[in-house]
Amino acid sequence: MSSSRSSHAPQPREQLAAQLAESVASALAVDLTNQERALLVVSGGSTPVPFFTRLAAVDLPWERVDVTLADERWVNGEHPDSNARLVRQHLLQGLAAAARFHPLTTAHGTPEEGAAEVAERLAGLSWPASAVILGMGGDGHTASLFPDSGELGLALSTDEATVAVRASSVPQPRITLSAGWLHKARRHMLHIVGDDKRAVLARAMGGDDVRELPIRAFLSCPLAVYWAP
Ligand SMILES: O=C1O[C@H](COP(=O)(O)O)[C@@H](O)[C@H](O)[C@H]1O
Repeated sequence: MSSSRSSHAPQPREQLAAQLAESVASALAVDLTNQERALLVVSGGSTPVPFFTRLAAVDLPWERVDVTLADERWVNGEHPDSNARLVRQHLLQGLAAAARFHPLTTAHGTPEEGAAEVAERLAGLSWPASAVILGMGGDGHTASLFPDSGELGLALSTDEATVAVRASSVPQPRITLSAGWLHKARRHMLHIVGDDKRAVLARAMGGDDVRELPIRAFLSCPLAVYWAP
């Protein structure tokens, strides 16, 4: 009896995605009562897919919503590693297809060449964002603020919107929103799953060296943590 009940129970990661989608949708709805357009900044990687699917199904005035990314791999928009591709496939669907998406890449060959054009694009959006949804890697990186990147110090300190990033831990060059611009939001949420990431977050909360675990740059935003096993 109890086993058949549990087989119908929502999976924790699905439940988490639904709760995050509900919070983000309500943030957008509230902000859209006070302003013409609202901005949502999302992360890529594997974790956000169920969140995107849930959010895409919410009835909102999506035509007044701008969506951009916290970071991107410098690859074309059809590449399997493209965060823009992920957003197009899973978030900009159904009702949410009416949202306006602002990718972080250009036709330039490198992020160093394209970063200024992307920064100009971002400057035209409605900051502060309604919400910035961060992810986190097992090394404590968030967006593309990597502990092993030579550009980490710049990304943590610059007033510019974007920084071109290279890190030996990842295959492609990247572009990231700087920490300063990621801070320009009314709400910050961290979406992570699994015991490994819980342990990394616990370690981050126990110290203050941002260069060791860059997620520390956002721990006092305040940051709402959405975690499931
Ligand atoms: O490289 C990245 O990784 C993090 C986390 O990714 P996940 O696959 O473990 O969910 C992500 O937040 C970041 O945006 C992405 O570019």
